[in-house]
Amino acid sequence: MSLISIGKRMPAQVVNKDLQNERNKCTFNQEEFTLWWVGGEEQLKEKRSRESYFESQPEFQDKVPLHFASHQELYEETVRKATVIFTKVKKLLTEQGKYDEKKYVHFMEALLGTGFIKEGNPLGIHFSMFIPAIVGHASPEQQDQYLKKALNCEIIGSYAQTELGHGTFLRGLETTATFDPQTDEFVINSPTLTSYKWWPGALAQTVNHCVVMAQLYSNGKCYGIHPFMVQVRDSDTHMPMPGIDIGDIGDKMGYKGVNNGYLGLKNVRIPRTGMMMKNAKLMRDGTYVKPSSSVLAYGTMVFVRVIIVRNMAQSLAKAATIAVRYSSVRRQSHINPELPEVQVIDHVTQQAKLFPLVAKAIALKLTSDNLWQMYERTTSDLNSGSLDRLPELHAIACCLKVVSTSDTATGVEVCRLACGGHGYLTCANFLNYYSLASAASTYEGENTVLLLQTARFLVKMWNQAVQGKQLMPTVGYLQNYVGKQVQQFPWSDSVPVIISAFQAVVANKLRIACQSIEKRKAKGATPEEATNMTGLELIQVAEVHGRWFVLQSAYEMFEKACQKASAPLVSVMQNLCKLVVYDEALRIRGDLLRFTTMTETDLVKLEQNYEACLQALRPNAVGIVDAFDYPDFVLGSALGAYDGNVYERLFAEAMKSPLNQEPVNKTFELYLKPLMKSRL
Ligand SMILES: CCCCCCCCCCCCCCCCCCCCCC(=O)SCCNC(=O)CCNC(=O)[C@H](O)C(C)(C)COP(=O)(O)OP(=O)(O)OC[C@H]1O[C@@H](n2cnc3c(N)ncnc32)[C@H](O)[C@@H]1OP(=O)(O)O
Ligand SMILES: Cc1cc2nc3c(=O)[nH]c(=O)nc-3n(C[C@H](O)[C@H](O)[C@H](O)COP(=O)(O)OP(=O)(O)OC[C@H]3O[C@@H](n4cnc5c(N)ncnc54)[C@H](O)[C@@H]3O)c2cc1C
Repeated sequence: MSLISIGKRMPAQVVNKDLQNERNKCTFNQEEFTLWWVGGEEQLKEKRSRESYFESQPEFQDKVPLHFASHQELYEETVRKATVIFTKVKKLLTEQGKYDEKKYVHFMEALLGTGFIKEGNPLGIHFSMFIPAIVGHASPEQQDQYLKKALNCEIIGSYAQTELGHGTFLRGLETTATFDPQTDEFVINSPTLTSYKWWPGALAQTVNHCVVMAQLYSNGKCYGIHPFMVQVRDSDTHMPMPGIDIGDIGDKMGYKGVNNGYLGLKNVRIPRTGMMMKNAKLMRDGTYVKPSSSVLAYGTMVFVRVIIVRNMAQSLAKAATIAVRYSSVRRQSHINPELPEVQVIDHVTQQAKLFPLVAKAIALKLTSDNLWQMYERTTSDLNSGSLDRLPELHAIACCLKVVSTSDTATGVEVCRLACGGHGYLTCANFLNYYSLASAASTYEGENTVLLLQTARFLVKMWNQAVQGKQLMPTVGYLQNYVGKQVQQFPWSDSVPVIISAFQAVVANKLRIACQSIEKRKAKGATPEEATNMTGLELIQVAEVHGRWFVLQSAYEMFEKACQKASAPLVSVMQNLCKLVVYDEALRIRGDLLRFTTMTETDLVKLEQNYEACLQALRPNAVGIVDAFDYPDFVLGSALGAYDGNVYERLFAEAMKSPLNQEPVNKTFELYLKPLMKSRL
């Protein structure tokens, strides 16, 4: 099959000349790149036909952009669109007969990850947390009861964990579920204002069910937080159920379609079997049966942290696509005064803003593939009763969630800045990408808190290494650094050596952090106090460990891809890999000077190599972002459209402003005229 034939969309309008020139310069076969990026011919065909379908649906066309809508109108419109999407696909999900995680995740990526609803999908939480919570926490009988109904949206749910008073410290949650042996029921209560659930997505007006995390009490004893299935609204009328106080928490910086809500429960009774009993159980007489590990109650969060990494890679790739295309169309200033003004992408500083982000987006996507494989292996182990790899998965998922969300949030902002003033317009669509990434830096575990979780694991692993114990694969490298003194790692500018230098930085900083903890304990601090005082060192260690994992994953995956790719594509891939590695290395240059034999001369060489990568990528920049294959309606940006007709599109967007629909606004008569006519 000819590569170009897989349902590729062609632009309807004339393409901007500069953008067309960029495409003519591209040295590699874009379709070959796209096939690699999306995972194969079948995936590409399916993706393009799905996108064409949704693009052609009149139900998806906004007459007036939603950013002009009120809070309520926006919610109502996003619910309408979400139901269009899921009515189309719910048959697919239930047809499988049984839940198949691979297919399910693929479906999620296709329909939630793509961002068909730019402002956030009010049914997103149902698919990304409620259903995974059923899979992770419900017994087989409970899965029979809820899973199929949830998959085909007969019931719609949220995941209600965070409260007004506590989001991070889960042991501090106050909602109670007290077992009543007389009636074989749990009585669920929000005893204080701070115990009100606050934030759960879609909770406000969208869902009728909820997995509620609450402190389990039986026979007067508290057993910690557990998940309970609670019906919050009537299935026919959607009125709140008795004892349920529920509503919207108000407008937010972004995710405006997601309908985040509050929930108070007053003596709400659910059957004992409403407790999700795959892991812990409560018997008829109130006896509590412990799970094999108490952290299994946190399982849904691990799953979501894993998929966030993929979601961030896609968001960054979209933002970079917009900024790279715009930078090729925008002309500003002369480099040679004799020649016309240059495309802004020819300013090296502009290349340094954008090209590393293109490479980073790809590296994050490759990392998410790797992480997903780890997740699958660990869940399969868990299903056969082994918890051995769970701490490792938890630790790596935490720091990767942090690196991916923080780099995407800052990366999108860099893309906005790279588009000058026009980048600040809502129709450029950076606001949506930024607010999604910024929200993800907080939700599913606040980023600093998650780095401390990774650090906790690393400290534990360091101590095990010191004792000569075997370490888990992602931290196996620590074993090479056990010893009393800081070790200078032998620097060279080859990519694999630089990646290993990251290990040296982690190991040496970890050694110093562990020593700091010990010194503080020796001075009388408790272990918790000493750890808190060492917090700054610990979060740095955890972040570099995450960055090492990204580089290692990207390197291995690029190497693998290069074995099959054509020569021109191999050259592009090698350059992208080098760029992301050099960029990350320059970011931690201080640590490299401290913990490796890198000299001033080596550093200058590294900077030169980095600049050479920018130069090498220049002719292919547009080719690469085109090959990400995001259709215009998915990018949703006047600056990033395939045809590059930026100025026409900006004008057309401005014409949609409600303020431009009448020649004179009423404020003239009401306020301006009186001001102008008033005499002192
Ligand atoms: C190829 C395909 C690839 C895939 C592609 C797929 C693409 C699909 C794309 C689709 C697009 C959709 C995008 C997504 C949209 C999502 C929307 C979501 C919206 C947001 C939802 C939310 O926002 S929902 C609430 C989340 N709220 C938190 O996130 C609370 C944080 N707070 C804690 O998580 C705990 O509170 C905290 C701090 C740990 C302390 O907990 P604590 O005090 O109990 O624990 P300690 O620190 O004492 O730790 C005690 C021991 O537990 C260990 N441990 C702790 N956690 C563990 C765990 N999870 N697993 C294992 N082990 C764990 C630890 O490592 C210790 O182990 P050890 O003792 O051995 O050292
Ligand atoms: C858009 C969005 C959607 C959400 N959706 C959901 C949902 O569907 N379901 C749900 O249950 N929740 C949801 N949440 C809530 C979210 O999970 C929490 O807000 C998040 O876990 C952070 O907790 P917090 O708000 O308590 O922050 P806090 O813990 O109060 O954080 C405040 C500051 O304190 C610091 N801090 C706190 N503890 C420590 C510590 N131990 N060590 C060092 N520093 C610390 C943090 O680093 C941060 O700087 C959502 C939040 C957002 C923004």
